[in-house]
Amino acid sequence: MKLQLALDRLSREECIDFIAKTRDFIDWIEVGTGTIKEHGIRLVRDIKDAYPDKTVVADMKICDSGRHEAEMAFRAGADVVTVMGFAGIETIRQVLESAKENRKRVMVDLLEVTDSGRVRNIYLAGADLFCLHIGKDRQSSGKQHFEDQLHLVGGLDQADLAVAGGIGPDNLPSLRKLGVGIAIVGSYITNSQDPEQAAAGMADALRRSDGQQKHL
Ligand SMILES: O=C([C@H](O)CO)[C@H](O)[C@H](O)COP(=O)(O)O
Repeated sequence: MKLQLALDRLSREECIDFIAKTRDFIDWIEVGTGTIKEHGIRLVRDIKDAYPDKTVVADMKICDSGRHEAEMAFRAGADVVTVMGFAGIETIRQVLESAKENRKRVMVDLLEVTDSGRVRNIYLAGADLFCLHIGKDRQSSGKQHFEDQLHLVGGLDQADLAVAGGIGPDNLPSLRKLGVGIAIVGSYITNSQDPEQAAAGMADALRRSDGQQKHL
C-alpha cells in the first residue's frame, strides 16, 4: 500500500517543511484543495519542481469546467488531478480526456456519493482510480466507515482504490481488508509532534500490510 501525504490547512512554508521531513516515507504528495485556494496553483509547480520523482496530486475537487480546471493543474505539473464523483458526467469526461491527452491520471473522489450505478458509469467512461472519502466535517460526527462505502466500487476490477479521511494507525487494519492501494493521510502526520516519525510509522505499517496492492 502506498502513502499519500495530504497537505491541508497549512502555510506555504509548512507544506514545504512537511514534505522535507517526510520525503523518505511518502509516495504521493497531495496539495490540498484549501491549500491550492489559499496559496495558488503555483505551489503545485514548486513542489513538482522540487520533487520530480514524487507523484504530485492536485486536489482540485473539480465539479464543473472540467477541462479548464484539469489543464490548469496539469500545466502546473500535477501528475494526478481530483474530480468529484457527484459532478456531471460531462465534466468527468472532460477531466478524463484532458488526463489522457496529457498522459496523467484522474482520481475520482467519492465524497458524498451513495449511488453505485453512478460510480459504474464513471468507471465505464474510463476512470481507473477511485477514492473512498469520509470528509472532514463528516468525521466529527463519527458515524461513517469506509466499509459502508465499499459497495460503491464493487466489481470495478481494473480500478485502483484510495481512501481518505481520518486515516491513522487505528483504522489501518480495516484498510487491509478493503484491498486499498493508496492511503491518503493528512492530519495524523501534519498534527503530529513528530511528523517524520508519524510518516515513518505509517509507511512501515502500510508496506507490511498484505493488502491486495495493485500497481499504481
Ligand atoms: O481531501 C481532504 C479533505 O476533503 C479536506 O480538503 C483531505 O485531504 C483528506 O481527507 C485527508 O484528511 P485527514 O487525513 O483526515 O486530514
